[in-house]
Amino acid sequence: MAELLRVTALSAGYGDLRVIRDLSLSLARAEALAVLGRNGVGKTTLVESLVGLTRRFAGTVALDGRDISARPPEARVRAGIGWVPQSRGIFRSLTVRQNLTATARPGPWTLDRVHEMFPRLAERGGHMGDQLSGGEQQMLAIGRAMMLNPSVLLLDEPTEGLAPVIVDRLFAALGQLRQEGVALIVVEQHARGVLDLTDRAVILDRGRIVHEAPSAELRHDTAALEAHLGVASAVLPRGAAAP
Ligand SMILES: Nc1ncnc2c1ncn2[C@@H]1O[C@H](COP(=O)(O)OP(=O)(O)OP(=O)(O)O)[C@@H](O)[C@H]1O
Repeated sequence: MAELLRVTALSAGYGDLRVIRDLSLSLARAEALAVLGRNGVGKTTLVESLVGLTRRFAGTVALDGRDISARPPEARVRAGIGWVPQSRGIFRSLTVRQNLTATARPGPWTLDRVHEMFPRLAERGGHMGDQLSGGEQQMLAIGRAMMLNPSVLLLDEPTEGLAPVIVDRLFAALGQLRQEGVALIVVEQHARGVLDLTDRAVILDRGRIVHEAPSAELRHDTAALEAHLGVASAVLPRGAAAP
C-alpha cells in the first residue's frame, strides 16, 4: 500500500518539555492505526504534533512525501490532515449546520454525505452547538472534520464519556470512513473497540513506541496488554471472563 504519512525520529513537546521522544511511524493510504497507552504517556501530544500544535525539537512529519514539519496547523489541514480534538471544539454559538459548513473545503465529503453518515446531524441541523448531547457533539466534530476532506483523520479519544450504544455507532461510522479510503489514527482508551476497527496498533510509554503489532494480534496478546496497559480483560469479547 502507498505510504501516506511518515513520522521520522520526532521529538516534540511544550516549552522545554520533551514529551514525544525519537518517535518514528508510518501510515499507508486508507490504513487505520490505534494509538494506545496509559494516561499521560504522550498520546495527545503525538496527535497535536501531527497537527502542528506543539514545539518540535527534532525529526520530521511528511504527508504524501512532502515535509510538513515547519508548516502551521492551517497549512497542514489544507494538505490533508483532519483533526477531531479531545475537547471536540464545537462552535457553541453556531448551529449544527453552520458548524459543518463554516470551515468546509471542496471534495467528496459534502453536507449530504455527512448527513447520510450521521442522520442525527440533519435532524438537529438548526440547533445550536451548545444544545447537543455528548454523542451528537462527537458526531458533529467528526462530520466537521470530514467536510475539510482530509486524507487522514486524527481522533483523540472520540468515545470518551459516551454511552456504549453511541460508542458502537461511532465506531461503525469510523469503519465506514475506512472503507471509503480515509486513513485513521485513533487514540483510545476503549482498546477492544479500537482494535476491531484498526489494522495496526502502537502502544506508547513515556513518549516512545514500546510495542507495535497488528491489531488482530494485539487483541489476543493478553501478556502485552497487561504489561503495557493493564487492560487485558477490557479487550476480551463481551461477557467472557479474563483468564
Ligand atoms: N499544553 C501542555 N503544556 C505542558 N505540558 C503538557 C501540555 N499538554 C500535555 N502536557 C504534558 O505532556 C505529558 C503527556 O500528556 P498527553 O496529554 O500527551 O498524554 P496522554 O497520553 O494523551 O494522556 P491522557 O490519556 O491522560 O489524555 C504529560 O506529562 C502532560 O502533563
